Amino acid sequence: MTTHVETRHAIHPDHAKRMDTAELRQHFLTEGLFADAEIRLVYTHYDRFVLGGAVPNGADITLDKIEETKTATFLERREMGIVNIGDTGSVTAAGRTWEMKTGDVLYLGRGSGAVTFSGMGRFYLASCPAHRALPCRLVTVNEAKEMKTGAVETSNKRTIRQFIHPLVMESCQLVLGYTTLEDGSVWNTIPSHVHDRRMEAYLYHGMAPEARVLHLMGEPQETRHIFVANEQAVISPSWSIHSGAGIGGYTFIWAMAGDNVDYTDMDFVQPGDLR
Ligand SMILES: O=C[C@H](O)[C@@H](O)CC(=O)C(=O)O
Ligand SMILES: [Zn+2]
Repeated sequence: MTTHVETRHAIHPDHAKRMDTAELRQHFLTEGLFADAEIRLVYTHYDRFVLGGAVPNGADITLDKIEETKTATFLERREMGIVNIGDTGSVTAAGRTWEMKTGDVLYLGRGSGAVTFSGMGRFYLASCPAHRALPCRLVTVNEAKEMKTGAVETSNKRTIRQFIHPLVMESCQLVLGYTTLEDGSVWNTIPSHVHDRRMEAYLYHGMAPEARVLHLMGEPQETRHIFVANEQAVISPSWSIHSGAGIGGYTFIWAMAGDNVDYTDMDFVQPGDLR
């Protein structure tokens, strides 16, 4: 097995607005996170949030130590959320093994040690620094807090499922869940918002191979777009909106780290104020 880590530096909004398409993709889009028998991570300098993919493909693969953190184990001073977007698999850490079905989310607290991924799971990883050790917990789809929002008339009817969220369980910085669009609805996160206190990342999945999401980013009065394919993620700095419209159905995993874990801490931007 191999572990691959790529570093992404933090970008100032004045720099971002001068970028061309290739530069925007290079800094804010992550492609190829999921590869058989590999762990691929993107270490960002946005709140030191790390996102990645682990695909055991029937074997065992382990995330233990990476050079970037210069700690004895990756989770020595971090917490992590794991979402299984594949078939049933399992995760072993801190002397326990959790079976994870499609859509289940596992929270690993600080100091959980090496993490081994097994079975046919396709695991999306989101990790950030943690100031204390909190208990590990598997949150199944049924245990998540479900929120219906949007409307058919505005083409944004969707279900938001909150997993690592104060209403469900305690974490240090990490807030994570996923949102699924209803058939015929295309828009996520409309009205758009920013939250200067937190960064965010979106992993789009459940898409047809030829489908794309037109992801909108940038400061509200200086928007840009990125065409995103299945299982690609977009990193959203705190100054950026994060909304999108899909050609076909999709789900996206949202994960955030920063100064608070208040999901409702959003500064909304109405469509009429976007440029
Ligand atoms: O800060 C919160 C995040 O951007 C997402 O949870 C928004 C979202 O899933 C949606 O509106 O569809
Ligand atoms: Zn947000």
